[in-house]
Order: sequence, then C-alpha cells, then structure tokens
Amino acid sequence: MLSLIVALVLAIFLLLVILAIVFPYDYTWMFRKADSKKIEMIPGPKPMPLFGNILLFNVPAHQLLNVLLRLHKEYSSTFRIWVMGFPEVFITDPDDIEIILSSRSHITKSLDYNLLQPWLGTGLLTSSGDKWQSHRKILTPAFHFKILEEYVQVFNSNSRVLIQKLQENVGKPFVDISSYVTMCTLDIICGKVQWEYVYFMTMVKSEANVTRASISYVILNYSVTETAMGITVNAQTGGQTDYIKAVKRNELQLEMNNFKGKIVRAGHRSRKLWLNASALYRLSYLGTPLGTSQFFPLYPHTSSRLMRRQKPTSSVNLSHLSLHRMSELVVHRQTAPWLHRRSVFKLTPSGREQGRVLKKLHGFTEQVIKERRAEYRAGINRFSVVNNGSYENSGKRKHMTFLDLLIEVSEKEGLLSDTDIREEVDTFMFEGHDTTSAAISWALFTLGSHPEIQENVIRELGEIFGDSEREATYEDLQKMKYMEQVIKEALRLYPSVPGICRKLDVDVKLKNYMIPAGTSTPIIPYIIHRNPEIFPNPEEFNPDHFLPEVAQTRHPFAYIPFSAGPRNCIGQRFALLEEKAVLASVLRKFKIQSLDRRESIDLMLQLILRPKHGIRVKLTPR
Ligand code: HEM
Repeated sequence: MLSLIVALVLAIFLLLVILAIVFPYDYTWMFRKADSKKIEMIPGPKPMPLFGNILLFNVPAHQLLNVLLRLHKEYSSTFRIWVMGFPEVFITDPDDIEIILSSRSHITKSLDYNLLQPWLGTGLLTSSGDKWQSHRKILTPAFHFKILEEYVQVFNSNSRVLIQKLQENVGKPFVDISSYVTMCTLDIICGKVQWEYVYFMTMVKSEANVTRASISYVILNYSVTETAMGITVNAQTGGQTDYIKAVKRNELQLEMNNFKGKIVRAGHRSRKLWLNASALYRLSYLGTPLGTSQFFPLYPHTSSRLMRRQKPTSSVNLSHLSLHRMSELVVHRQTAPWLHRRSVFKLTPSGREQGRVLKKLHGFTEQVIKERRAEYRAGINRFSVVNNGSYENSGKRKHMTFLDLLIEVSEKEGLLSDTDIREEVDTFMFEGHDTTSAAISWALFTLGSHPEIQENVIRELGEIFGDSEREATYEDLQKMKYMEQVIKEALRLYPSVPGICRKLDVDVKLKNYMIPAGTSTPIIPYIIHRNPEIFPNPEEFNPDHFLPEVAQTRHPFAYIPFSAGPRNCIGQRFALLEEKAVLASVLRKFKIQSLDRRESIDLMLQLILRPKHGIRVKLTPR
C-alpha cells in the first residue's frame, strides 16, 4: 500500500515537472499567497485546480469574443481568470485603463508578445525599457506631417491599381474585398508600385520603336512612386499568381478548421478528457492580446504539409506570401500553449516550417538593407533631415523612407546595427499593413450595409472634388471630416487590434483593486468600445459618435483603437491618411453593397480582428 502511495506521489511530481517544462508560465505564483489573495478579491469564475479557468475557452474560435463579453457582463468591469496558476486581470474601466496606459512605468509587454520575437526580434512593438525608448525617439520623425504629406502620392498610385483590380470584378455576384485591400496596403507599406513602369516596360518589350520620351516618362514616374518602406513586393501586380495561391491556402485552412471543429464537437459528446484538452489551445486568450485561432493541435501539421506543396514562383513574391504564413504560424503557436516553449516548438513540423519561412523573410530584408547601406555609402540617395521633418536628398529619390531614416541614423550615429534595422523593418511591414487592411475592409463593409451613410460620404467627396477626376491631395484628405467619423466609428466596432496586453513590473493601485506586480493585464478595445454608458446603443453603426462636440466630452481612454499613452500606435496618423485616400478612391468609383448581415459574420480574435469567411461585397460602377 505504502509503495503504491509513493509511486502515486512520484507520478504526480513527475507530471508537474513535465507540465512546468512544457508550459512556460510563472509558477512562482503558487507560493505568492499574499499576492494571490489580492487577485482573488477581483471577481471572476471559480478556477479548477492546476488548469484554472482554461476550460471556459473550450469553444469554437469565433465564439471567444462572446466568452469574454459574457465574463465581463457576469462579473465586473475588472475581472480575473487563472491560467495554469497564472493570473490575468482584464481591465475595461476607462479610469483604470488610463492608469495603466498613460504611465511610463507600465510599458512592458506581456509574455504573449514573445511569440512574435523569432520574427520581429525586439523591434518597436515587442521591445521594452531603454531599447524601446531610444528606438521610439529615432523613429518618431518618420511620421512628421511633412513626411506624411509625401506619402499621399504613394496612397494614390496604389489605390489606382486597387481600382483596376476591383474593376475586373464588376458584374460578378460578389468580391471578397479584404483580400484585394490587403494586397494594396502591403504595396503601400513596403512596395514600389510600378504601374506606369510595368505598363511602359510592356510597351518597350512589345514595340521596337518606343520613343525616348516614353522611357523618360517611365523613369520620372518610377522615382515619383517611391514608397513607405522602399522595398518591392508588387503584391497587387507582380504577385497576382501568388495572391491566388494565398487565397487557396486560406480556404484550405478553413477546411482544416471545420474538420477540427467536428472533432472537438465529437469530444464534447464523448466527454473524453484528452479531447477536452483542446481547451488548452484556446486559452490563447490566456493573457493574450493576440487572440486565438481554431486550429486543432493535430492538424496544423497536416495543413502545413499541404500548404508547402504550393510553391511560389519568385523570391520577391515568396516574401509577401511568407509574411502572411508567418502571421498564421504565430497565431497557431499562440493557440497551442504546449508549443510556447521555443525548444519544444522547434522540434515540431510547424516549428521547422517557421525556421524556413523566417530564413526567407529575414534573408529578404537583410538583402534590402545591405543594398540600401551600399547606396548610402556610395553617396546615392543620401537624405539629411534639415529641420522639423523636412529633408534634402543628394540622389534621385524624392521620399525619405523609414529605411532611409534608419540607415541614416545607423551610419551617422552608429546607434543601430543591421539586426536592429531588420527588426524595425519587419515590425513596420507587419504592423503597417494588416491593421490598415482590416480597418479599410471593415469600413467598406459597414458603408455597404448603410447606404444612407455611404451617400453622406459621397456627398462630402462631391463637395471636395466636384466633377473632377483628379486624385486627392493632402489638403483634400484633411477636408474629409465625415469620412474620418466613419473610419473612427468602424474602428470602434471593429478595432483592427482587438486586444493589447501589459505585464506589470510593479504593484498598481486601480480604482477598486490592488494588482500585484507580475500580473498580465489584457485590455480589449472590442469590449471597451461597447460600453453602453459611453456609447448608447453600442452595436449601432453611428458616425455621429465622432462629431467633435460629442467626442470631446468623452473620457480620453474610452476609445482606444490605436492604444494610448506613450506606447500608442506610432503609425496612427499615417493609417488615418491611408484609409481616407484608399476609401475615397474606391468610393468615388464604386457603389458598395454588403451581402452579409453583421450578425451572421463570425469574428476571429487573432493578431488582427478578422471575419472568418472574408467580406463579401457587390461592386457597381458609379
Ligand atoms: C488602422 C490601422 C492601425 C491600427 C488600428 C493600429 C493599432 C495599434 C495598436 C492598438 C498598437 C498597440 C499595440 C500593443 O500595445 O500591443 C499599435 C502599435 C504599433 N503600431 Fe499600429 N495600428 C495601425 C496602423 C499602423 C501603421 C500604418 C503602422 C506603421 C506605419 C503601425 C505601426 C505600429 C508600431 C510600430 C507599433 C508599436 C509602437 C510602440 O510600441 O511604440 N501601425 N498599433
């Protein structure tokens, strides 16, 4: 009998050791009785031994937001959950949010952001402390309004290609607008649109007697259509075939997800414990701003293998496909906590795939940096900031891109290594296109569901442009006040970044509770933006929420799609301008009609808030 008890104790001990090795959580909480008591003062669901509240998240991925909304409703504006003995305190009260976000003491990101590090290193989004402070200072001038003004041509030239692509879909029963918009925003943030260039080079190839004037025109436009990052991916034009492949891959992923859903439902029926473990990967939520997907842990590997068969055709396009694949891999890993420890993940098929994808992504960025540094050293395209954001260039390019700025600082002040630059370039390529793509797509969806509001936007555009076909200038974009209200309201209902999360380095006194250091504090704009005391009738799409006289009476931390405080979104003004430019271009050409009702769209809480099945709209020429 005694030996049986010893064997049982040893088995439990061994199990705990294995759990501790596999799941990288902070187990010191087991011994922090006083701190745990403080957490227990906060309302929240009763935790199970060891696992805490993770089984609550054993629902299909598109229902995760509902679980959080329910917890918020059932407990209070501040509620807690336990994840493997680790506390998460969700904060939704604007006064409490202000305490966390406005402070320079709480700028450390939670552990979930570590999953982005193999890709983004410690770039601006993921870094903390001195590195974050100094890089934020270096990068801020790249968003000076004088520089933003220059990007309007970049927004316009890329919107032109988008319109061209959408034109091909007129008359079709529907188009998934989000995939086209994503390619456009990807081109805007990193690629050169070589529309004129491509057009004329086709002529050069097909017609022997191309005039010298045409070639000069090509060169002129080539220099005019300089880009945000200065890196070429041609997602909309050259990347067309790979774009189709990317769509197919998403379809494949959805199939996998559906299959997984069936297995989980079977698990519910048979109540087998091992299937209930599928809750574990949904605890992606656990402390995560980054959300979850519904990959079943057994299946990503199969899908990865199938996906790998679809070989892209050129290295440039590989890069943009890899970019999206990398996002998928991060989400997949988030959703499977047993893959969080890097040493474990590396041994899995997905881990090995991530290694290959990163090799391509990093290799591409490193090559661009090398070339740009060589250009700089040869005295080509050397920019110098003269004062307050204006700059001079010794070369032919007109725009100082983010990359130029980073090279300049690196060469002149020796502050940034090649790795530092790569991390920032990768960070901006990721943060700077998926977010705006989601925002533009959701804005088009809401306008397509509210024809009367769409007509108000058209009226405003009419007042600005009249009958002219000319493209928007920076001044025009400033005049689009109603459009701005629409964009802000769409971001209220569909914040592109649905959650952000900090890990507290010191104890924090909130309005009603004391939160001990070491706690994760997820802040979910999706919930915050639906507070009926602040936005009466919160599910209604109502741009009047952002009339200046209404907005200025609101708590400044009650609406935070770009986060707030010192770690807010550095690209906020860039994003708003880009949204206005792209939306204005599309709406001037097409009437948008959304084919799905809001209630029937399943929202996926991922790195970015996405619809599960895309956004179907019908386009009619104006
Ligand atoms: C509608 C579009 C956008 C939305 C809704 C958005 C939202 C956000 C949010 C909520 C954060 C805070 C994330 C966190 O703390 O975890 C953030 C950070 C950031 N965003 Fe954006 N973003 C948008 C567009 C952009 C663009 C266009 C760029 C670049 C050109 C950009 C670059 C960044 C960077 C680098 C950070 C990290 C800033 C730091 O920690 O200092 N974002 N963004």
